[in-house]
Amino acid sequence: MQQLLSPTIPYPSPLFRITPHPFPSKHQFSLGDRLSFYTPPKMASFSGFLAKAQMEVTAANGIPSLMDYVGKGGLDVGDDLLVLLYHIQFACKRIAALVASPFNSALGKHSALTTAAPSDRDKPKPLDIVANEIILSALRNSGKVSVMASEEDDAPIWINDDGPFVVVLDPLDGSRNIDASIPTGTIFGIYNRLPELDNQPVEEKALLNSLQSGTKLVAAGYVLYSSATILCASFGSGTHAFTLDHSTGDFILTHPSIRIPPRGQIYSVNDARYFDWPEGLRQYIDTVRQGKGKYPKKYSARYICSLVADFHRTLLYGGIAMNPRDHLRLVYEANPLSFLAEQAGGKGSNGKSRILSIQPVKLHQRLPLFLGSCEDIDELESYVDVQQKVNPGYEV
Ligand SMILES: O=P(O)(O)OC[C@H]1O[C@](O)(COP(=O)(O)O)[C@@H](O)[C@@H]1O
Repeated sequence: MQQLLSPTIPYPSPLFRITPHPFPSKHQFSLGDRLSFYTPPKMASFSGFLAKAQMEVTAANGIPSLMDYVGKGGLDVGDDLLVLLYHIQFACKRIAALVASPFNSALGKHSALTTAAPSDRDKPKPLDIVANEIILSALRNSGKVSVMASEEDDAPIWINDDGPFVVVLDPLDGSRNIDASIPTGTIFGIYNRLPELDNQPVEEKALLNSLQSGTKLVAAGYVLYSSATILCASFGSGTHAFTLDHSTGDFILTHPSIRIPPRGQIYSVNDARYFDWPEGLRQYIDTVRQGKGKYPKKYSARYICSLVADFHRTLLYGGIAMNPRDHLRLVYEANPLSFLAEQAGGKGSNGKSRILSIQPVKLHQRLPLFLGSCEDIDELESYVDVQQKVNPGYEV
């Protein structure tokens, strides 16, 4: 038992699997369905099976699951995107289990069961690296992805010439919070592969496909790993959130067609940076916290320092989630979250203009980010000088 629980067990080990079976391959999925993919039923067509499965699930509990909601009879995002989404949500369930596991790298380190120092070879990998590997494996298995660009990798990874989609992602944002079990999240954006680049060298087409403007996003989403695991996504027709039901393993529709309140009463920022802020931003925050802004109520501050969690709260309650310095990444964070904000009736801004209209020029490009309620973002932008230029590289 002692040996079984030792953190020297390499990642990912059988102990860390949340499912008793290996990751489903694209072949399994094309025959089966999320309801019973471990023992795939023999069905003539994917669509036929899915339609039948949808009827069963919906009749069983009256609440659609993620796959019901986006499949035929629902948003009908198309079979290719449906298969890709299936694999992404499966990967995120594995990440959710890892983040919550007593055997993850952070908690294991402090465990009383740590008797011997693990050798370098056996040392558990940081969870953001493990999360990256889990998602890469899921995207490969989907058969639907040509290139993956991840915040964790220096360059995009070319996966499959025929994959219709390009996926950009931050596999585990807020990972600095993990040691304290504070919420973290996965962020992803999905573009169509650009066929006009097909004959370019691999490195070039991988990069240019990944540098598409946010206006070209086909879908985007995040998964919040918190007291509940929530997958929130948009396919260009509203923003919808699904909560993981641990009893069935399904993401269940809990927040259809989210609308960000046009005005909130919460600002979310690391205000220890106050003295590095430009005058406009200081004035804005001073004004709203005193209740002297256009909305005559005193604002409250909430800052988790975990982008997905801060954004999720803003999506539901309104207000602004911001990071005014060049820190968050346009491709992996700002674009997908701005897409979700806009689809929910809110805004994503760099303090001067719309995020989605910025053409990325570098894969890891950073920028100031302001997300939230339309009226709050408009008011903030009216202070003009809100982008923090002083960026000394903070230690904490
Ligand atoms: O240090 P700051 O400026 O408060 O930044 C915090 C932000 O950085 C993040 O931790 C992301 O940083 P990384 O991309 O370096 O992981 C966000 O989750 C969080 O919102």
